[in-house]
Amino acid sequence: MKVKICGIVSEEIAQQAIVYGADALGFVFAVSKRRISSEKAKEIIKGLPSNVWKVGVFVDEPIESLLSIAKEVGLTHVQLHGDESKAYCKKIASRGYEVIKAIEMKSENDINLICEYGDSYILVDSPRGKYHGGNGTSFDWALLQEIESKHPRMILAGGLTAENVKAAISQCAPYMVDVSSGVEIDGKKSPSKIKRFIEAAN
Ligand SMILES: O=C(O)c1ccccc1NCC(=O)[C@H](O)[C@H](O)COP(=O)(O)O
Repeated sequence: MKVKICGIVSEEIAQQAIVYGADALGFVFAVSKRRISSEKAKEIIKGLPSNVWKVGVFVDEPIESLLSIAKEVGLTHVQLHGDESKAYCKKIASRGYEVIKAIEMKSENDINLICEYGDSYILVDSPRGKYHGGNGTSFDWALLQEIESKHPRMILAGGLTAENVKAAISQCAPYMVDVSSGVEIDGKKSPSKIKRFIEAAN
């Protein structure tokens, strides 16, 4: 199973996550307790292998500003957690970045939204809390049981941990799983939790 570790703010943790087998690392440029500066993200990203996804996380960022950050720091993927339209996503994709559109799973109706953003990767996440993501809360995975055939590029997020990720994967067969809070201790990424999470996902 592919794994994305989100909310990276240190080079040491980024490198450890890669050693443990992470396929994608997320850098939050939106309002967040995990927000990273462009300078720091650039420094971390330049030391990463080329096959690892370098994902920038944004919330309703003006397009030109997002493109400028993406180019400056060397992102490969752009994850959108606001109310970005399909036209917005298309514009980002036309500039050479893979788009990951986050969808808040509140009810079965949100499944239709997942189908609408057919060209992008879809990150299904819990409803917004204090922040637009990274709140450590899960949702009813049963809502996703319909989706696999409709959206093969679904990334599952929201309150995942080493303890629940196996059950989550078996319920909805995602393309990738994403975690942030579940691999932290006192708000800081924990190498041993990252290792356990990746082992459990696999
Ligand atoms: O992580 C944040 O602080 C954040 C803030 C604003 C928008 C998105 C954010 N994170 C996006 C992610 O990809 C998280 O990994 C995802 O929401 C799951 O988080 P968690 O439930 O803490 O595992």
